Amino acid sequence: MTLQKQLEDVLATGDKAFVPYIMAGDRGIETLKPTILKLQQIGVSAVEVGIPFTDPVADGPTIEQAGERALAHGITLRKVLAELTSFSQEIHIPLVVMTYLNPILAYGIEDFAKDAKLGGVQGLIVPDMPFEESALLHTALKEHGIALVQLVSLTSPVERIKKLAAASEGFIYAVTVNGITGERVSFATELAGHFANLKAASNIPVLAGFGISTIEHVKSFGDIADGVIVGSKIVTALVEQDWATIEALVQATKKATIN
Ligand SMILES: O=P(O)(O)OC[C@@H](O)[C@@H](O)c1c[nH]c2ccccc12
Repeated sequence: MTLQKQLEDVLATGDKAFVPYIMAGDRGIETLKPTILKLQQIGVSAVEVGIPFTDPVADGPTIEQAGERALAHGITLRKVLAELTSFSQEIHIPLVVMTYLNPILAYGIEDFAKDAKLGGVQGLIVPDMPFEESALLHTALKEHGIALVQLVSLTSPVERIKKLAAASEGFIYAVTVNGITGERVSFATELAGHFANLKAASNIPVLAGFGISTIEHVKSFGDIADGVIVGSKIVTALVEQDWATIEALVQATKKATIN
């Protein structure tokens, strides 16, 4: 089943989607399997699996430091895909890999797409790949049924928003702030109109991400989006093994208002 369809099935139950971001191999590659299995068990809709990178330009300190820890554990894209493949039979939720472009190019686009598929990967986010260049990856991804998710920023002009929304696969990643990843206290007040434009420009799910870190945040984005992506807050909670915080966010998101 495709990433889009699996998310739509979640939404069809009346729940909103909750997608945690994890840094693969933060605390070692052997923690990847138990982490994903436990997230699946507590009812997340998909998992965004981050690959550590030496120059993570879109990331704030929490994810940057998680990446440094993972790199110190020797984590590479190849190791992550091999590890995912070893337990892919046990995973029933979609996995979306988030990596910068360079590790994919070093791996080889064809080989990457093939191995990602073997690992159960259904979607890909590449924040430093210009939209105009996405054809570079698209052919190989398409062949292996992997959706290429587009990020839409708040500052994109309307015409560009329309173009990105129409081209995005799986879901639209609606970035909620200007700047880098990391927990925020509050958001701009005029976001509802932006999300309404995105919904109008496409018929795939629209997920909000960047800065989302509290119960109040997930509830308010549940009002205007199809779900949320939570990174930095989850990365910190996983380091502390604070599963209560993660479960509370998942539950609050699911119950968020349906438009
Ligand atoms: O950490 P935050 O603010 O909750 O944001 C989500 C985010 O971490 C995750 O989706 C992500 C991590 N690194 C990225 C780089 C670009 C886009 C998205 C990401």
